Formats: sequence, C-alpha cells, structure tokens
Amino acid sequence: MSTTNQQFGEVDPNNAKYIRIFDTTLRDGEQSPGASLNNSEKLEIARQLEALGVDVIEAGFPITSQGDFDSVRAISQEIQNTIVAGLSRCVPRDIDRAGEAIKGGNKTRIHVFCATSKIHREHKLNKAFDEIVALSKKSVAHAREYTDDVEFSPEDGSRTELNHLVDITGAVIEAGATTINIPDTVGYAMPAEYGRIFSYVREQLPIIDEKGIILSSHCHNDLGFAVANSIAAMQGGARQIECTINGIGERAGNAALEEIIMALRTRADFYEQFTTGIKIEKLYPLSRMVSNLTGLLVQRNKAIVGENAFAHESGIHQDGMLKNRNTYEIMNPTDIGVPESKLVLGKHSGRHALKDRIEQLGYSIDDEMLISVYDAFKTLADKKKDVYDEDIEAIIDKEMETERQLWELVRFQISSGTGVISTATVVLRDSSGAEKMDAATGDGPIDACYEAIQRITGVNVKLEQYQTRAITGGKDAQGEVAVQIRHNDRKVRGRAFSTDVIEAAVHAYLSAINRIKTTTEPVLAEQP
Ligand SMILES: CC(=O)SCCNC(=O)CCNC(=O)[C@H](O)C(C)(C)COP(=O)(O)OP(=O)(O)OC[C@H]1O[C@@H](n2cnc3c(N)ncnc32)[C@H](O)[C@@H]1OP(=O)(O)O
Ligand SMILES: CC(C)C(=O)C(=O)O
Ligand SMILES: [Mg+2]
Repeated sequence: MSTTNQQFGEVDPNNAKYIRIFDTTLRDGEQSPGASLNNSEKLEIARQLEALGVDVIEAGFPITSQGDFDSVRAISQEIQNTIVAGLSRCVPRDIDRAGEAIKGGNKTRIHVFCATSKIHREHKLNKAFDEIVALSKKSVAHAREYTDDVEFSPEDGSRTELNHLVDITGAVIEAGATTINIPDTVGYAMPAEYGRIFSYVREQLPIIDEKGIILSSHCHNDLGFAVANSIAAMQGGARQIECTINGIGERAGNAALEEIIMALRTRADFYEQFTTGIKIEKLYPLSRMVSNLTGLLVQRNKAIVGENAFAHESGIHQDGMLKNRNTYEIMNPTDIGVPESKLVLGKHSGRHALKDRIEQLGYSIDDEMLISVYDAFKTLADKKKDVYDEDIEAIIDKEMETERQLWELVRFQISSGTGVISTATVVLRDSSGAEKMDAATGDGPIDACYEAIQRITGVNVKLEQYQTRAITGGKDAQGEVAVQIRHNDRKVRGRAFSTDVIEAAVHAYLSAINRIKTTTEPVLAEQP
C-alpha cells in the first residue's frame, strides 16, 4: 500500500527506491556504555519510533538478560505496524529466546549474525570459514521456524574477503534469509569502497534481485563516515539502512537516523530517487526523548538535533539570517520539530542582530544610541560568555538614564509598621536642579513612596508587575527590583539594585517614570 508523506512525497515500500529504515536505538544504541534503558522506557521509545515511521525496530538481544527478553516481548506484542526484530548469535539457545520473545507479535523478525572476517574467524570465533557458513545456514533455518522474516549479518562484513562475502550471502539466502545486512562493524570502510561492496555482491548474486532479497547497511562511526557510508550503500543497492536516534551505539556510535533522513530530504535534488516513510517533524522530539532516557547528551554541534544546529552567533551570519535565512540555513528547523532558529548574542555578533534583539525587546532606539549600546555590549561580551536579554536591557537602561535622567531621587523617608498607615515623604530633583517634595500614604511603604512620586512628577501610572530578588547573599545582600508600569496604552519597565530593598524599589519606579517622560522614549511593546 502506498501512502503520502508530506515531507517525502509518495511512500511506497514496493517502490524500487524505497529505503527501509531499521532503527537499532534499542539494541545497538543501548550497547553504548552507560545507556541502559528499563522496559517501560524502551516501550515508550518503540512507540515513538513507530510514530516516526521507521520500518523495523530492533528491540533488543533477548539472550542478553531477562529484562532484554521482556522488553522485546512487550514491544513485539504492542507494536502493530512496524516490524519488531530480536537479535541472535548463531547459537540455538539465542535463536529460541529470540523466537520466544517475538512469538505472537504482528510483524516480527529474527536477526541472526555471525562474524566472517579473517580476524574474527581466527581470533574470536576460532572457526574456519566453511564452519561459519554451515553454522550460519543452520541458524537461519532454525530462525525460520519462528518467522518468515529472517535477517542475516556477516559481522565485520566490510573487512571480509569479497569472495567469502558473496559465498555466505548466497548460502544464507538459500537457507531462508530474506534480508542480508553487510555491516561495517568497526567503522573501517570508506564510502566508495563500502558502496562498491553492495554493488559487487548484487552483481555476483542475481538471486538477490530474483527473490527480492533486501540488502542492508549497518555502519559505525569510528572514522566519522557512518552516514556517508550508509548513503554510499544505498547507491550501491542497499534498500535498508540500520541506524539509531542521535547516532548512539557501540564506541563512536552508529549512523544517525536523523542525519541520513535529512541528507536525503535536503539533497533530494541529488538523491531524488530515494524515499522513506519517516515523518521528519518527529525527529527532534524523539532525539530529546532518547537523550533524556539514556542520559547520553547530544553534543551541541551535532548535525540536525544539536543545540547549535540552528543557532548563529557571528555577526555576518546573523545579518545574513535576518535578510534571508537561506543564506546560512539549509533546513528549516521547524520542519524537524525544533522550535526556532536562534540568534545568540555574543562577542562575535554585529549591529544588525543586536538591533533586531533590541526591537524584539520592545525598544526603539536611534542609530546614535545603537552605536553606544553596541560598544557597551561588546565590552560586556568580552567578559561574559552569554549575553542575556536582561543584560541588553540593563545596557539600554543605563544609556538612557545617563543621557536623559529627568527625575533624580534626593531622599525619602518612610513610616510604617504593624497596624499603622504607611506614609512616605519623597524628595526628587528635576532636570533643572530644582528639588520637589511631597508625601503620601499607601498600602505599605513602597506603595506610599510610589504615590508620592506620582504626585511630584505628575505622571499617573498603574503598577502592573513588581518583582524582587536577592542577587547576593548575606546580611548586606543586594536586592534587585524590577517593575513594569502602564502609562495610557504603553508598558514600561524599570530596574534597580540596592542593599535596601525599598530604595531599590523607589529607583526602579523612578527609572520607569523617567523613561515615560523622555522625549525619544524607549517604548516597550505589548507583552503577550
Ligand atoms: C557487533 C555486535 O554488536 S554483536 C552484539 C553485541 N552485543 C552484546 O554482546 C550484548 C549482549 N551480550 C551478552 O549479554 C553476552 O555477551 C551473551 C549473553 C550474548 C553471551 O555471554 P557469554 O556466554 O558469557 O559469552 P561472552 O560474551 O563472554 O563471549 C561471547 C561468546 O560468543 C561467541 N560468539 C560471538 N559471536 C557469535 C555468533 N555470532 N555466533 C555464535 N557464537 C558467537 C564468542 O566466540 C564467545 O564464545 P566462547 O565462549 O566459545 O569463546
Ligand atoms: C550485530 C551486527 C549487525 C552489528 O551490530 C555490527 O556488526 O555492528
Ligand atoms: Mg553494530
């Protein structure tokens, strides 16, 4: 049956160019040191893999432990539309455990493997090639007693003599294998070389195409070629790709599913013939889930799903992004479920990005002020790794106030306590140097001060937000007060620090009032 996948057009597993995605996050991925998952975590990942649209979920290696057996069993019972596979050595008990684990599942597979390279034959298995062929045939036939869908992998296939690879492939097909996976177990192959293995085996064994046998790749990333090798395998004739979410797996990991998919999609002009059933908008959420559940952090600069994959700090790039995002982004982050691209402000940023952020924060400043804010921003960015929005607001506040401080606090006095009405007397100096004093009562000392300030300045505002926090510890802790006031239809913020929280509150309020009263006022946009 063919269905439509918005991202990839026609999804038709019978199409000769359809690439089956075999996800081994729960088996090879879980072999990453420190990545153990419990049964319910595996089941949840399996559900999400099915929703993602993978064709095969390798759910585990049932002989490994009772836990692995149980999770392969639970996944094969629950997952209905995706093939669930269990791994097995060429050992009768392994095959039986795998067979028992998948019993009763809707679509199931046993994946049998046996190493074939000279080094594995001689030093690990201590068996001659002929013995390995015989054992593999017997094991495939044994696995067929449990399911018609049996995959065979000549482990370390990419380092196996080509004639041996052809011989064992032919032999296990005869024994009943329906998928042949040729793994680059130790990430040794180069792309052209690996692709050639597939085309060679196919040329030598017409039975592959005659019987509709699927060739599969399984690449490790020891030299950083896992994704490139997987794509080379497709070009050589592979129609199943084994991979993992976030590229987790033994040592340097497996080919990263999200990278393969996005390479095929982004370069559809180059790889236009290949299709998959993956729903790419689920890639990022699943990447986060796998990282959280395995505890394996995704490196920041990892392709597609790393924190920096859609983040830009350099001024020239940020400028390009603001003018046209295609200048520096070849994919749209929202397509894969990443909320948005980020323009991160830091010491490499330029004026365009800073101005854009300032406007997003709701300010409109002229070019002259942008120059001084930019200078202050660069000085700060040289000292500080991350420059936050609050830092930028503080810089702008400072610039505004040094330029146009209309009202300055001279002194204030409050009288407050339990059961008494709070009163405040405030003295302010205006820009001509004249001092003005007034007094007011209020609902607490701060409210009384604010009332007195309104009377002196003649500005009527509504206090919408008042936040206070300690920014240092101890008896003499610095307190920060941030206020947001409304004046007619405008919202304005003010912020101040002091060891006296009432003084900080008065300064913050005054700073907001000063911003309203300035002629070229910094106006804050409506907040949602
Ligand atoms: C490339 C891959 O990713 S292969 C999968 C790797 N994954 C794992 O190993 C994880 C799960 N493994 C385990 O829990 C254990 O290793 C088990 C249960 C499979 C086996 O445990 P043990 O019986 O104690 O054996 P141990 O792991 O120490 O050694 C492996 C044995 O399997 C043999 N072996 C390895 N691969 C195969 C194979 N494909 N077919 C048959 N025998 C094999 C080895 O030669 C060795 O046999 P020996 O004891 O006669 O020397
Ligand atoms: C079990 C096999 C396919 C494997 O993981 C490998 O060879 O890397
Ligand atoms: Mg592997």
